[in-house]
Amino acid sequence: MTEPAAPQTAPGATPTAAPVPAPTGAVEVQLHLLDPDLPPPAYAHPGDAGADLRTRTDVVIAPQARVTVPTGVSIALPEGYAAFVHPRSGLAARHGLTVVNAPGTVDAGYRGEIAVTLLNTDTEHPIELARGDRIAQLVVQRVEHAVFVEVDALPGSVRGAGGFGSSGGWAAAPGGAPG
Ligand SMILES: O=c1ccn([C@H]2C[C@H](O)[C@@H](COP(=O)(O)OP(=O)(O)OP(=O)(O)O)O2)c(=O)[nH]1
Repeated sequence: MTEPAAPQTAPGATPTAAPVPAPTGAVEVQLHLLDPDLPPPAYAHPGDAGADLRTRTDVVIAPQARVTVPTGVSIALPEGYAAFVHPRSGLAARHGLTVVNAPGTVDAGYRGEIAVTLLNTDTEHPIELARGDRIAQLVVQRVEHAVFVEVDALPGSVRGAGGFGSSGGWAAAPGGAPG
């Protein structure tokens, strides 16, 4: 039997700096901490778009497995806002850790615990996360609510129906657009 691959620890080291002050005009989001022993979501630097989310449980993610991880955080966003759960680039680049449904959408009306569905894209190494590690980031954004108006024909545009690599480059799929 071969030795199992050593787990990769993906530490989300707790920032030691003082909390980043909120800029003028920052939107207020009500926060309920389901685990008061964990720090609340926080921006690591002024100007950061995402506030870090932490896992409230220890978890080991096997190679190519996915796990839904609780964060201990629930929020009430104002109407007209949504929050998006994005991966952290360092964990993605170093360990292959990503968010399956990136970005996950947290609706303004959602009052449950925010969870993050993580995927270990590495084919060999498990990823070991400890309670309190920073696993993802939450981006709060204003969103429009659309009124969908059915029409018989859409107005023309330069792009037209071109997509899925239509402009060329190395990523152009040989099969072209689906459908
Ligand atoms: O990464 C995520 C994505 C979603 N959610 C929560 C908040 C969101 O408001 C709710 C529903 O998410 P979504 O609409 O993406 O899920 P669905 O599969 O369409 O379920 P539903 O039928 O409940 O809308 O789940 C999270 O906690 N984390």
